[in-house]
Amino acid sequence: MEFDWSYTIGLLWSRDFWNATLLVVELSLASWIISVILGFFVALAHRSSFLAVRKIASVYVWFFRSLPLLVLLIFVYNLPQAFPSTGAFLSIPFISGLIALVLSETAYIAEIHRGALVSVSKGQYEAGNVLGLSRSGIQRLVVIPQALRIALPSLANEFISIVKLTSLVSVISLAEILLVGQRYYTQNFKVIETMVAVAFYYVLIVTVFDTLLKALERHLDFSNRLTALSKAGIEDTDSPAAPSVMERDDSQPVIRLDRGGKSFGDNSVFSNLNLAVRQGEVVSIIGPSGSGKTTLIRSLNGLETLDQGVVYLKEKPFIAGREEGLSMSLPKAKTEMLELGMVFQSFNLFPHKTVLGNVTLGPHYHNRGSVGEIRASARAILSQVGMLAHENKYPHQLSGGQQQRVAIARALAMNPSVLLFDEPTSALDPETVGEVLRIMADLGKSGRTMIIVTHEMKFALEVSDRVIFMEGGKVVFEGSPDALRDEFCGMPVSPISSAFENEGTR
Ligand SMILES: Nc1ncnc2c1ncn2[C@@H]1O[C@H](COP(=O)(O)OP(=O)(O)OP(=O)(O)O)[C@@H](O)[C@H]1O
Repeated sequence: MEFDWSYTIGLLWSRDFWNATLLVVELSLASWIISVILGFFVALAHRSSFLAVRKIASVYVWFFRSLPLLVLLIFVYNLPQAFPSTGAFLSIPFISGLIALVLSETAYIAEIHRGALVSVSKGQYEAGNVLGLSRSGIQRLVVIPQALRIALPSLANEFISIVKLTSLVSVISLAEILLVGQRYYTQNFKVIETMVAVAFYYVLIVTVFDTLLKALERHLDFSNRLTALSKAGIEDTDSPAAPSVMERDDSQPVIRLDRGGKSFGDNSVFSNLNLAVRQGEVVSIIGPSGSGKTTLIRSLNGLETLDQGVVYLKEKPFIAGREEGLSMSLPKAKTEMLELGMVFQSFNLFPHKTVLGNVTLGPHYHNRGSVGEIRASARAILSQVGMLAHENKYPHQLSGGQQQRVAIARALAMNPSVLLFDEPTSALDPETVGEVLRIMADLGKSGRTMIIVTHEMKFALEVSDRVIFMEGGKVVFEGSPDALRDEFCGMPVSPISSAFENEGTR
C-alpha cells in the first residue's frame, strides 16, 4: 500500500488536530507552572529545620516518583467511584489529567529546585543577613533568582517531558493529539500517515517552546551579558574620592562583648573574652591561624552563635549567648543588624545584580529613600571607592580587588555604626591588595569605627588605633601599634613574627 501524502498533508490543516494541539499546550503549561511553584515549596520543605516537615517532603517525592503516571491518571479519574462528591470535577478529563500530572511532576521538579538551592552558597545567605533582609527577603531577592537561573535548563527539559506525557492522558478520554489521531486511523486504517501528522504536532510544540525557553535562559544568564563602562562614571577613574570626616564620640563603647565564649563541639575557640570598641576607633585583630579571630568577629553580628556572653550595641544588649537564658541568640531585630556592616573574605557579592544593584539592594529593601535618592547616594559611595565607572558591570566582570571595593560600598550604603572586616584581603592577588587597603585606611581616617581581622601586619600597625593579638582563643596583647612594637621588638624571637612565619604575612 502506498503512503498517502495528500492525506497526511491534509491533516496539518485539520481543525481537530489544532484544537488538540491547543489543549496539549494548555495542559502542559498549566501542569508545568503549577509544578514549578509547588515543587519549590516541596524543595524548601526538604531543607526545613523541622524533621517532620523534611520527612513529609521526602515521602512525597519518594512516593510520587515511584508511581507510574498512567497508574496515577487512572486512579485520579476513577476516584469518584470511591468519593462520589469529587465526580463534579474529576470526571472532567482535563482536570483529572492536570491533577495527576501536577502530583507527579511536582516530585521531579522539587528535586531540580533542591539541587539548585543547595548550589547557592552559604555566603549569599550571610550577605543577605548582614544587610538585614528577612528570611523571605533573602529567598526572594537573593536565592530564588540565582536558583532559578541554575534550574532553568532542567526545568525547560521537564516541560518537554510534560508535553510528551500528555499523550498518556488519552487513556482517560482527553481529546489530545494522540486520541484525535487514533479516532482518525480507526476509521480509515491509515495508521502510519496519521501518526506522521501526530508526530508533526508534537515536534511543532516542542520546537516552539524549546526556542522560547532557550531565549528565556539566555535572558536570565547574566554571565553572558556585555556591559560597557558607565557613561556617568567615565570621568571617575579607579582612584577613590576621599570620604567625608565623621565626628568622633568616644564617651562609651559603640560595641562591646562581655564574657564571650564559643565552642564548636569539643573545640573551645575562646572563653570569657572581652572586647570593647569606641566610636571612631580602628581595631585590628591579628594572630596565628586558628586562634579564633574570624569566629570572634562573626560572633559580634550573630553569624556565629555565642555560647556564653552578651554583645552590647551602644550599651544596649544586642545578642546573648545560648546559655545566657535571654532568648537573644540572634539579633533582636533585623534593623539592629544594620548597625553592623560586614565585609567578607570572599566578597559574597550577589552575582545576579550589577555593581549598582548590589549597593542599592539594602537601601531599597529598607526604604531608605526614593529610587532616585538611593541611586544618587549609592553612586556617591561607588565614587568614594573608585568603582563608579563600573556601576553597570556584574561581579564576575571585575577583579578580586574591584569586587572587594564594591563589597565595601555595599556595606557603607547602609551607613552602619561599625564596619566589620573579616580578612578582607586574604582572597586577593598581591597586586590588588593595596587598592583595598587604601580604601580601608581612608575610611579609618574619616572616623569610621572599624574592627578588622587581618594578616596584614604592616597595615594593622599603620592604620589601627589599637591592635589585639590573639593566640589560642586568648588576647595575649592589646594596645597601640607603638606599644606592640615596644613590647615585642626587643625580643630575640618576636612571638608575633614567629606566629606569622608560615602565613605569608605582608
Ligand atoms: N564552622 C566551624 N565548625 C567547626 N569548627 C570551626 C568552625 N569555624 C571555625 N572552627 C574552628 O575554630 C577555630 C578558630 O577558627 P577561626 O577561623 O576563628 O580562626 P582564625 O584565627 O580566624 O584563623 P584564620 O586566620 O586561619 O582564618 C579553629 O580551630 C577552627 O577549626
